[in-house]
Amino acid sequence: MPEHLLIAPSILAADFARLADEARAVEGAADWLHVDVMDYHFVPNLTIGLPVVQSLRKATTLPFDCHLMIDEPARWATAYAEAGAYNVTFHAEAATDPVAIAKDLRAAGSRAGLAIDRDTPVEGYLDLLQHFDLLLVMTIKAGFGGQAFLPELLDKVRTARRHVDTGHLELRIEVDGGVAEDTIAACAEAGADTFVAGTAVYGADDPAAAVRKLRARAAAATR
Ligand SMILES: O=C(CO)[C@H](O)[C@H](O)COP(=O)(O)O
Ligand SMILES: [Fe+2]
Repeated sequence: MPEHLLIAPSILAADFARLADEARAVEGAADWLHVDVMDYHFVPNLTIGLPVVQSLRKATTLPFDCHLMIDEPARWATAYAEAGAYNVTFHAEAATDPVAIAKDLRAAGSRAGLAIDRDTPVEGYLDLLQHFDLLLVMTIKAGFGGQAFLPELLDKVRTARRHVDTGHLELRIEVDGGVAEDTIAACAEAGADTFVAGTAVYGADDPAAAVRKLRARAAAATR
């Protein structure tokens, strides 16, 4: 288990008219800024794309954790790396050759993440994880923020954690969807080390304080 637990607030729950301010509101408290890119095809929702990511990159010091919920990730993913994303995660369900995309992402200067949606078993992807820096396990159905956390999906985190630890892989295991003060401990106990939280951070009066509370809960659960 990596020693450092990372908290990545999702700007999906932020005020899109004030994205730069919303990003800066969690600087110093958060580790990464989670940027949800949705294309209205892979998921039935539409958010932001490359031009907004390029502009926002100049507005904050936080590393970007881009979560691409898009069709044809092979066509678009490296552009997010070139825009300065620290990590670019794409969905296994949308990719025909995930390992090739991971190699392209690393060559373009970012880390590579593989995401699996609610209905996708993890077992078929375990052997690919050696080519990735991060596995994102959705803890909801991808597409919308503010949904209820699905605890049964943590079995995938447990399976991935066993695989990572026995294989001594350097891979972060990230959970995304419904992560909040009352659910983050279960995620950490299951073996997640990286936590995306949208509503729990940007729905709070003080987003930075909310990040600190989440981190404390996750740390307490892994002690
Ligand atoms: O990828 C996502 C949705 O597909 C978001 O990152 C996720 O929904 C975070 O929002 P919340 O914490 O409100 O569930
Ligand atoms: Fe996300």
